[in-house]
Order: sequence, then C-alpha cells, then structure tokens
Amino acid sequence: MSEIVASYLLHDEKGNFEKKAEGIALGLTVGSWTNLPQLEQEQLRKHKGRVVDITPLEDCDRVNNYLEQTTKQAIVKIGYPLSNYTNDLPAILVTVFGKLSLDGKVKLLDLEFSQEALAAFPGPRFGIEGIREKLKVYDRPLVMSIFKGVIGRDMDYLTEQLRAQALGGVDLVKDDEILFDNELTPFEKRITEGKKVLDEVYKEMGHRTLYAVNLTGRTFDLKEKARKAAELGADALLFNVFAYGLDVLQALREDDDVNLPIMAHPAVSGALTPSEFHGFSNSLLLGKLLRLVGADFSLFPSPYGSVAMPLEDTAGITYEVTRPLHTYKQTFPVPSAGIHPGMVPQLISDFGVDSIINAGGGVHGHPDGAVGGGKAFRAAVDATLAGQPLEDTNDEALQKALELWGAVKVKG
Ligand SMILES: CSCCC(=O)C(=O)COP(=O)(O)O
Ligand SMILES: [Mg+2]
Repeated sequence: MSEIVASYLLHDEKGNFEKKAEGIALGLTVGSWTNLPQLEQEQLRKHKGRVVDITPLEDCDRVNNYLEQTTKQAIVKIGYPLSNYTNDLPAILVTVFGKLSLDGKVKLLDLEFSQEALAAFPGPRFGIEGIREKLKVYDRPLVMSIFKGVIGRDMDYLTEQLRAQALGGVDLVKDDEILFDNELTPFEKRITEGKKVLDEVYKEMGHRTLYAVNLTGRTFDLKEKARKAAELGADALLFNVFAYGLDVLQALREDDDVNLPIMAHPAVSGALTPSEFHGFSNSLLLGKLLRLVGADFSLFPSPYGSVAMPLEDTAGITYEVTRPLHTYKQTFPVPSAGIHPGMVPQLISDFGVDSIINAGGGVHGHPDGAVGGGKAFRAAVDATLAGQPLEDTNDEALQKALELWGAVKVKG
C-alpha cells in the first residue's frame, strides 16, 4: 500500500505515546473505526493510518514560555494511505497536520513520500544547473544583492541602484520582499526598465546579472501577472510563498506560459517554524516542501546574520534542497540576512560552492556604495576559493569592507 509517512515530535507529561500515536493514526483517517460494524471495519481497514514507529527521546526539561516542567518526548511516525486524499499539498497537509496541528505539543518534523506520491510534484523547473546555465557561472557560489530603500522612490532611483549593483559584479539582484506594486515603481516598468539597464551593463562589461522581480497582489491575479512578466522578458520571480501557500507556488511552477525561475522568500515562515513544540521543521517547510512544489531558490536566515536560524536547521534545509530525490532538480540554498563580505569564508564552509551569498545592507552599506559592495563580495569569494585569507588580499573594495565589518573567523 502506497503511503506518506509523517514524523512528529511529541511532548507529553505522562509519556503515553502508544495511545497518542494510535489516536492520531485512527483520528486522522477513519475516525471511530473500532466502533463500526464488521462490514464497515473491513471496508475501512485499507484507509486506516498505521503507526510505523515510536522512538522515545530523553526527557525534556527546558523551561520557557511553553514548558515549565519535565516532560517526556518521542518521535512518532504515522503512515497515511494515499487512497485517503488527493495528491496535492493542501489535501496532504490537512490529512497529516490539519486538526493535529492544533492538538497539544505536536511538531511536524518530516514527510516521507512514496515514489508514487512524489510523482505528483514537479520540483524546480531550472534548479541549480539551469540557473548556472543562464549565467554561465559554474564553479563558484553566486552573489546576489537586494534593492534597499526603494519604497517611496521613483524609477530613476531604482534603475540607478540596479546599475550600481550590476556594476559591482553580482550575479543576481532581487527586489526586497516588502516592495509591492505601486505607482512610482510599477511591476511592469521594473521589468522593462530593469532589463534595459542590465543589457547595457552586459554590453559595457560582459557581465550578466539577472533580476528577480517581486510577484505580488491577489492570489487569483498572480498567474496572469506572472505570464505578463515572462512576456516582458523578466529574468526571475521573487515570491512571498508563505503569505500565499505552497500550492500557489506549485501552480506558478507548472504553468508553461510562466516559465521563469522562482525565488521563494521566507517571510511569514517564522510564524510556522521556530517553536520546538509546535509547527513545522525548517528542513521540511523551507527545504523539502519548497523543492517539491518547484522553488528554484530557497531563501532562509543564515546562522550568523542579523536574523539568525540555528545551524542545524540551515544545514537541514540545505540537505533537503540538494540531496538526490526522485527526478527533481536541486534548489539553490540562499542563506541571508545581515550578511557582509567578512562572512564569505564561513558561508562557503557551511553551505558549499552550490549556494548563493545574498546581501542587502552588506552591499549598499559599503563605503564605496553598491559598486564597492558587489566587488568586495566577489573578491571575497575568489579569495576563499583560492584558499587565501581575506585579510591577505590586495583588493581595495574588500579591504574597505573588512575595515568596516571585520572578518568572521571560520568555525567548524
Ligand atoms: C531572511 S530574509 C531574506 C533576505 C532579505 O530579504 C533581506 O532583506 C536581507 O537584507 P539584509 O540587509 O539583512 O542583507
Ligand atoms: Mg528583504
């Protein structure tokens, strides 16, 4: 029988996990199966959830807002037959973590999909390989910068900022996630004017920069807007997927008239993941599920920037978006937030060559502006890959960045 197996972290004062597991397996599938007449029991047997495993963990005695006394904890695995639901993420999530997400201290750690279940999901359209092919950059982490301070400014300001970032040599520029459609810098103009600027820089320098424009608005307008973006020659879409839902990203990914790389921003995901007792694990939400529905890039807070995520979570996301899985392409891991050039050796050590170094303030805050910021990041990447300490380079832009922000000593 084909099924999806969900792993949960459960906390319970008495540690009665067998009863709890059986209750989940029954309650989220056939409900009151045991009280039904024999004939119905037989018919419902194939729909009943299965307790796959119960692994007790050491007692949990953390004291915080949620837990003030020692409790028992266990990882419980439940299998849910595919025949119970349609093979789409809304149906799957409601089955494995619908009512259950409201029912005490239950955290969804992972979902193991059978091959049959995976076949319903597209994975990234371009993936790491396809993005590298667009840029013709194969052997180093990519560098991305973020527009900053654009709200309330006009197209001239935006195009100048774009030009400066591209002249610094970054591979990608993305809108800030908080830039929505507006009269001063409308969506379509950002695409067409942005394209002109990036084509000019390409002619001047031979350097190609791609621009990810923020796809925003009402859910049912998104497809048409994304198709228009593709028609106008957009390079990529930034998408606040957790404000809309994973299935919306999947619908954009599956539309052949959209046909653009999709960059998933983590905004709002912090409402769903950080508790150790509730919500989703980061490796599942920002890793496996984003990859299944088709994100080409997964942005997440780095372990050492301004909005930090634990290293084991960022490693879990990176593993899930890059490991061999079904026929899926790999999603680019993009550790972000508070990143400056002095962190590049640590970023490459933690996330490898197939990752993207992404910075807003760390580019624009450079003493020589965004041009200097981009150059400093590129020089830091080159030095790190050559095994050269950042302080030993004679790159002027990089040295200025190190004077301002310092160099992070590589750990681990
Ligand atoms: C984890 S947030 C993704 C990055 C982002 O959108 C951002 O604005 C980061 O800006 P910063 O100035 O901190 O590099
Ligand atoms: Mg941002």
